[in-house]
Amino acid sequence: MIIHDKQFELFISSNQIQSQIADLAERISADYADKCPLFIGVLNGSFMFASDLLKEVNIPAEITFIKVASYAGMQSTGKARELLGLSQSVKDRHVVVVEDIVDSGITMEGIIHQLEQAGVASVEVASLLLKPECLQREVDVKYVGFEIPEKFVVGYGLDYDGLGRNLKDIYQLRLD
Ligand SMILES: O=P(O)(O)OC[C@H]1O[C@H](OP(=O)(O)OP(=O)(O)O)[C@H](O)[C@@H]1O
Ligand code: HPA
Repeated sequence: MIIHDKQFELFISSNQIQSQIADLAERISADYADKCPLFIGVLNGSFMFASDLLKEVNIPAEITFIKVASYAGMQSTGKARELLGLSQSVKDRHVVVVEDIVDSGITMEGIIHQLEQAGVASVEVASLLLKPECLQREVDVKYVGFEIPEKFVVGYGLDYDGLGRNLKDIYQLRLD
């Protein structure tokens, strides 16, 4: 499949994604059974994962979304980014940050730092994808769907310059 100028190939199917999400939701539901967690999805990329994950979470829970400034093309800008749109209080809440991908970890480090400053009772991360080889920050991702290699991916919320978010499978950049 071609997106903009690049060739991508199927990497993780929709069925694999949904099965992994069911497992994550079961673990999270058990861990937070008596905590009424606040899930915070990070827009735009997490919209599909947050939606499918929360449908499988079977305990009382709240969901809200935040945005951080954007990441153009295929490279991280390397700067910690501002957290926008957190309208409700997170003080004393058990928060689960929901992300499509933790790559360098710079975005997540910034988000966790700002939530801790705001007085959360606890914060953990649920990320569908994690690129362990790319981590430049010490970020503990408790709930990981798939650990993947360094290659750029699109689909299921993830974009390449704005395109590909609506794909229900995940595709990997073809290097040839
Ligand atoms: O670990 P990092 O290297 O910081 O990269 C991860 C971040 O990059 C992507 O977001 P992006 O800024 O592209 O915005 P988007 O969610 O709107 O696509 C992704 O959704 C994460 O938020
Ligand atoms: N694909 C899309 N967006 C991203 C990626 C990726 O591999 N890493 C960080 N943001």
